[in-house]
Amino acid sequence: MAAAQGSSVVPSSAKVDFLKLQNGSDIRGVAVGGVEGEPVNLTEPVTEAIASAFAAWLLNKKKADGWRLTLGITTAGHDVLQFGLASTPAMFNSTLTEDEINHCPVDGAIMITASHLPYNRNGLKFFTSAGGLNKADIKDILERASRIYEDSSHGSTQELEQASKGEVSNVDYMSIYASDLVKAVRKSAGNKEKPLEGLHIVVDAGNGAGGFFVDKVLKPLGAITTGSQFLEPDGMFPNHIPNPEDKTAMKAITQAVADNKADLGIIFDTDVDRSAAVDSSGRELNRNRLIALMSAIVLEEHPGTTIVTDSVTSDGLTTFIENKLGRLVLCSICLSVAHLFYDKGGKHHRFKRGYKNVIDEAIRLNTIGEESHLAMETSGHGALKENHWLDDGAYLMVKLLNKLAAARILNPNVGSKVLTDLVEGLEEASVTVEIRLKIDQNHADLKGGSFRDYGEAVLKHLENAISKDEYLCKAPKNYEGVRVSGYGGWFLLRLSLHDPVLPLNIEAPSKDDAIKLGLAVLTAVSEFPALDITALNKFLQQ
Ligand SMILES: O=P(O)(O)OC[C@H]1O[C@H](O)[C@H](O)[C@@H](O)[C@@H]1O
Repeated sequence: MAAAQGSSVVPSSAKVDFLKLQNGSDIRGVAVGGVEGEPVNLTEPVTEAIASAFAAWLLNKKKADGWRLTLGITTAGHDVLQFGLASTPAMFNSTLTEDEINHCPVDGAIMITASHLPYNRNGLKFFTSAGGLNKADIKDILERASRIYEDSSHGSTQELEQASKGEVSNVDYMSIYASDLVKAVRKSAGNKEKPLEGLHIVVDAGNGAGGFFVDKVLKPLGAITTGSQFLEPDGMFPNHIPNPEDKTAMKAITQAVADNKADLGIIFDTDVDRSAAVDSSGRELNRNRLIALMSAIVLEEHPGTTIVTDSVTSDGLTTFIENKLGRLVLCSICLSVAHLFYDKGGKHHRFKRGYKNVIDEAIRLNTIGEESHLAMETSGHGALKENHWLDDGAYLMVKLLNKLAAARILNPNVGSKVLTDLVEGLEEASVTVEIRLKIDQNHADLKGGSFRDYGEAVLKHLENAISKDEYLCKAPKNYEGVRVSGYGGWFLLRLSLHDPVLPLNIEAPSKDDAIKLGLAVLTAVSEFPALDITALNKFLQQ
């Protein structure tokens, strides 16, 4: 959230390697100095060049809060709507919203955010009505930005303001976006104005952009929100990292629910594309549990649909989706109540890590005739077909509020138990760990090759070792890394999406079983000296 401001540590004439700023399908860089070994590379002129490049890229496609970012676009001759503080999903939404008075839909949206990354880091995300950009688009924009940067005189803000050809208007887009969320909940409750009246919901925005949910969504729906915390944006994240996967963050919202005797807690990540909840008894509804809950809701609406998830989801989740979410139906031949039976639930398609991978896979399945309505990662990114496949943490929470609002029509005293009951029967492992094994890119054992090749070699070796182990069994269907079942649990070793790291996930019914799984990995990978196995050894010795 720290804006790329006052950060021209790199002289504007210096050569900038723009392609190094690419982080998959968005841009990440260092915007604030002061951290050892992390020189600023996302300066104001660099940001401005990227913004101009995005405008040029958009124009090329032509279907068509940083001030320097805006100038980058207006000097390229485009009009700019400044939304001020906004969430990532709202930015995408503005490319779809029909609102002539507020000049929407916009042709493209660009925002400054690096989600929950440390304060000195910042980034840029881009949207068109087709969704987030892909890797090739980002590369294209960065190459254009590099050329624009080299040709530009890097004028002062004042000079740029004078040269600017486009118009700038301020629009309170978050109010427009939030009013749609409010309408959705009211609709679920038979158009009742205040369907959450009397329900106490606390929000933890972690000093990110999610504070709007209190005043613009929950209060208009009648909810009591006292005890909500960390609603003021602060990129230094003074309270906790806004990340629903983070233990400290979940502890903070759980504590807030307990302290306020609230019915429900809601937590967002910094830019609100991820979320999680806590029920009134303090039970966390995040990771596999949140996917199970969303699957239960989506399968009620779309029986039999395919749920696409990332690769680190549990075996218990598969059983839950496929076997426990079936409906009680009549026999289609005799139509007799004497022949009631449960039909099969949904289909769990465990794909790769990475929210974009998961969403793109669900979209692909639909194009080849396999119906899918939910794509969700354990990180809390979740996207629904009905919401343009946008991963929107606020919309996920609205789906939970819809459920509560509908249940309260029948029983006005109903609380979050309605939600907890939906995940009843989800089997959960007692031990769940993620251990990240670093690859030393400068180690001689890489023999000048890439860390990816090295990681692949480790995985190949592990796969061979497993095939000789009678207690272990390779997952029949797997889309990344090596996933193995054994000792009542499973593990997955895979390459990180971005870093020179092999993350190892283990789930097991007991610590002993988890250790047996961990040892199987250790035995195979210790032949690779460039792989730092300290974290794994530490876990095994605990
Ligand atoms: O592969 P890893 O290093 O575990 O990172 C995986 C994560 O990368 C990014 O942060 C993506 O936005 C997430 O969707 C993904 O889960």
